[in-house]
Amino acid sequence: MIALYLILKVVVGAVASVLGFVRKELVLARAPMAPGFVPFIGHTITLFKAVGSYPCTWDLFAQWSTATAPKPVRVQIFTQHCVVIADPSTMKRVMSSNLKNYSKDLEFSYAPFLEILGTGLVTSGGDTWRKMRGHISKALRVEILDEIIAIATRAVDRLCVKLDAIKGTGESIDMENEFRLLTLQVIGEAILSLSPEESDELFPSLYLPIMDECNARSLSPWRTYLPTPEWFAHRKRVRQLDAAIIKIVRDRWDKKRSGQNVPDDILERVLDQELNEKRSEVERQLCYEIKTFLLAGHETSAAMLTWTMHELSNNGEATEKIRKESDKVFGRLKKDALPTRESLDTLDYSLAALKETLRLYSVVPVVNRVAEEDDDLGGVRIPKGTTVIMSLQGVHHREDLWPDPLVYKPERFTDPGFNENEGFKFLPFIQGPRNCLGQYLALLEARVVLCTLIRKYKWTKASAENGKKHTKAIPIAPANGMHFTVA
Ligand code: HEM
Repeated sequence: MIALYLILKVVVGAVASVLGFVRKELVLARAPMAPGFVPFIGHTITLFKAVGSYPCTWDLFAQWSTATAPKPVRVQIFTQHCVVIADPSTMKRVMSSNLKNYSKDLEFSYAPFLEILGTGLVTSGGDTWRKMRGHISKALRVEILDEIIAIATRAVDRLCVKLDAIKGTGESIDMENEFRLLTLQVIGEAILSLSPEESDELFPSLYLPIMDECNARSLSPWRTYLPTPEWFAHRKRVRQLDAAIIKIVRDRWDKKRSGQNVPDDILERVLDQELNEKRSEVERQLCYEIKTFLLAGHETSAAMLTWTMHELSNNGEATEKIRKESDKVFGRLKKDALPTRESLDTLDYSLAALKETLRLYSVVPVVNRVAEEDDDLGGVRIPKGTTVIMSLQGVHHREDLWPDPLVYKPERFTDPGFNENEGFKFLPFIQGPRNCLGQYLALLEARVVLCTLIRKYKWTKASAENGKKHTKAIPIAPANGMHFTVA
């Protein structure tokens, strides 16, 4: 009886899949098709070839979707129907005006990261997301941003000790790696009050290899199932990291409950709102949230800083403007005093330089969603179940929205007539209710770091490979590091 039930279930499931496939084919028939389509397997080969070459996958998505905008362009990966969009009007519909119709793409783009991110903010939906978004937004209110200035200053001062040691010697340093460590230390201290030594002990040995394996699994999904030595090592690291994070949350919970003094950090502010709930559930959820913050908050910020340093090393005029502007803020500080948030807000050109990096490099080049019901995007009917790939890079590189789109021009953002929040054309943090919760933190931290480094040192690129982009992972980082000498 059970066997019959199971067979029926498989047959019904298979028929439903075939009918769903045929329906998507029929509904999407009017959407323009991207080049390189092969019957049955769609664009799989074209996209597979693009991994590891130029133009890479994200470049193809940007080119294809810009060519058909405002209409979406149709792409098929194996049997998965996708459309790629690069138009502000369709972006607005997916990110904001019809947000409820678009859920996170957990089975495709986020799948290799789900064991780490679980029901954390980036990958959750519904009530869990609403509740935690409320709690975490509260925890990130302005006072914690003031703390970020102190935390980022300490982190960049430690980096300056390393730079002082090589200053004028001709020895080079890989700033991509340094920025990754720095942003991890900042986020580790901001969330959990970890010391730099604790961060360096926990993250480079556990967290970074875990993320490397997750990224490798996105391109080689079989790695998830094959019980290789790497598979066992990965599983062990995940367990160790979870245990370390849960211990931190548990200790903090116990201290708060027993009225002991606790540090004022993001964990503390979130826990304050959760103390009446069941401890085991809070521990589990916060473990996901902390790993989500580490992932969302460090590599993206590090990539932004890395590419900004690269562009500035080719642009003496922009570097000089940043130096002059930061002298006005940092040069007037008394010994050991910190800049205020208000004074950092006067660093318009430095902020523009960072934003222009986010536009030009689109460190998160695509963000995916799944249509829950049929919808119209740019005049094309999109059947439910379609993956909608939002090409942020496509929008950021559109000639009609950004003249000379491939030229680095921070001045775009300082033009008095320009409003980046208008018209869904500047989307590094996306827009709408699911926008990036850490954007102010990231830009504040980056201004402290960038201005300090530009004021203190003269940077010379030490490798012709500095500008070469990685084609395999998000966020977009250099392929072979970012090497400089300092004087
Ligand atoms: C330059 C730096 C950053 C960039 C470019 C960036 C970009 C993004 C993007 C594109 C998303 C949307 C992802 C999606 O919907 O699938 C996002 C979401 C998010 N980011 Fe960031 N991010 C940055 C820094 C940070 C930092 C520093 C933090 C934490 C301190 C952070 C925390 C988050 C969180 C929690 C979400 C999920 C929001 C939600 O779904 O409600 N990000 N970010």
